[in-house]
Amino acid sequence: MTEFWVGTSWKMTKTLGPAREFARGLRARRDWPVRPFVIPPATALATVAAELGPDSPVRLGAQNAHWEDAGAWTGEVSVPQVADAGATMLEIGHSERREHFAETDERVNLKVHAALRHGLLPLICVGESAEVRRAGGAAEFVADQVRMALAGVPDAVPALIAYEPIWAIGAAGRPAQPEAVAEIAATVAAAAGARATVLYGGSVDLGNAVDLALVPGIGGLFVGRAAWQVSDYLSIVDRVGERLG
Ligand SMILES: O=C(CO)COP(=O)(O)O
Repeated sequence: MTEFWVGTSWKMTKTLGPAREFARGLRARRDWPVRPFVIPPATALATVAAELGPDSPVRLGAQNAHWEDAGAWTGEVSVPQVADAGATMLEIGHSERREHFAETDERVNLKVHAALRHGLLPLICVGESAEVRRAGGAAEFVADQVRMALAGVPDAVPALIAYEPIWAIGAAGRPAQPEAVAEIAATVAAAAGARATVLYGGSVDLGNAVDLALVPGIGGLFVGRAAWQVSDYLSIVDRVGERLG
């Protein structure tokens, strides 16, 4: 297995039946040429964990958790709760959450600390809007997001940083060019130091995965729509694994 990460977030898709089916497809897989991870909705975490079994090489993540451990926060889930359901990593600060759910840089930082308090690996999402990129401020914007997310976190603590430019995400998005990704990967490394592994996300698919995986400074791919079928996810894993292995 290379150290290269390839994972998918299901966002708000899949009820338990399809979640179980996806997890069975993962469990059936014996050899992994990359480090796999899957990030189901909170409702499916325990089911996917049970299907994967206790020693699965597939790392399980939660899409979100509150920064407090417990309390009167109706509708929220805590880090201890998602950890109890089987998550060992926590996605924080996805642009959809920043845009729609008031996930500010301050809250991202609180959630990073909450994840680390409970031994979960933070997967911190950063990325600029189209306006910021057009104005020439992408690198500086992302560096600021990274610095704010990691404020107060000791240098030696590992973290994954997913660079997901907002304009690249989703059905209306277009994948970033490798040169732009390389520039930001270097920027993130400078802002976060050696503890950070930089992933790229935003319209990754089978056709562009290898080009994006080969970008200098990129240590993983974070895939949405193109990996929501387990066979498609495994095709991306294989194609990237063949080229990196
Ligand atoms: O947001 C993403 C992963 O978190 C990327 O989504 P898409 O691959 O569907 O553009």
